[in-house]
Amino acid sequence: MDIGDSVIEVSELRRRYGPEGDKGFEAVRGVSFTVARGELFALLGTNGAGKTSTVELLEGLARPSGGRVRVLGHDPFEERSAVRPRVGVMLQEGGFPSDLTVTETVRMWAGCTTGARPVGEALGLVGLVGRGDVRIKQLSGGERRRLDLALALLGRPEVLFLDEPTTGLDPEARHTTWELVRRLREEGTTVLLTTHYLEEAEALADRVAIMREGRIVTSGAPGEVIGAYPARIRFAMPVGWFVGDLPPLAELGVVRHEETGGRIELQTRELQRTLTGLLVWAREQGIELEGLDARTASLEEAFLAIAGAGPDAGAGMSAGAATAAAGAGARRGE
Ligand SMILES: Nc1ncnc2c1ncn2[C@@H]1O[C@H](COP(=O)(O)OP(=O)(O)OP(=O)(O)O)[C@@H](O)[C@H]1O
Repeated sequence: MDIGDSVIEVSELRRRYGPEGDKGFEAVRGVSFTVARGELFALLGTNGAGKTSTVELLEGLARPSGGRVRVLGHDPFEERSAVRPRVGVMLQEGGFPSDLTVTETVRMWAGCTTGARPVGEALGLVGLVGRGDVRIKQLSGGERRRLDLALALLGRPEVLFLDEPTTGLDPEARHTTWELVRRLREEGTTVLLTTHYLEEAEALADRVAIMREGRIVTSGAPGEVIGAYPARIRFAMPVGWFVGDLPPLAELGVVRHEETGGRIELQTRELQRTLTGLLVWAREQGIELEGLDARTASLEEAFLAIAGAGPDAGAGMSAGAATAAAGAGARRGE
């Protein structure tokens, strides 16, 4: 695998719906990125940020209104026949005839796919063995999603586009899908993923790009994106002790602190130094810091900060909370 070999190249990409001017809407506003062979690249963003509009251009489903896209060296819209057989696509909404069974659907799809996997193998990949005789209309939402994925994998694609592949899956099915995506990536498949589950991007992606209002506002390895945001230490002081009793916070490397309902939160870019200083001080004083909890920022916190809200606004979840938070400006420019 030559990691320098770009499989997807996107440069100054634009997509406008409708006419120029106020009557139209530009959903993608000059997006650029590359994805190397064997890499897993995740496109993140709030609802309406332009992820699907971008991915559809990469899939060759529409012609860009500006900029350039290359997939496997070809223009996916103009040279569809060169690109399509080498690419697997899982759209947000798969549309199947609802009276067909699962096996009939896979067979029908296989008939249009060169070098298709056997039906049993495709169903085995996504855990649908034993559901072959079930009609599409009787499948659960999660099972349909898994069937979508099986169809995207049918032709053993070199490049896989996964648009929100685990939406509607229960936690177990989501983790099984992650394992499958990891395995495909290890086998050399290049994957472009959009997701609202930030832990999914953190678990799977080599690189992420966060979109907002049609632009990429931050990109990099998850660790790089997260690294731009401070770690946090939380604890409560014992009765009779106050935040003012702590050693000078700046000397501990604390960049921000808050006290809410007796719980103290320190933010730091040097977690080890701050934590060591704090613990040494507590031992010297002979006190215990109650409920002590120290951790680095998560991709979710970085995402929420980029979307314009405080990290706490999204504690526990990504998509819905992040959407609600997406009012103010991004902190980091492209
Ligand atoms: N066919 C269309 N005509 C006009 N506007 C559209 C059309 N399709 C999408 N849009 C608008 O383009 C913007 C980007 O939509 P897009 O579906 O690409 O966002 P997204 O990031 O994929 O969102 P989500 O996370 O909700 O799927 C939205 O404001 C949407 O309303």
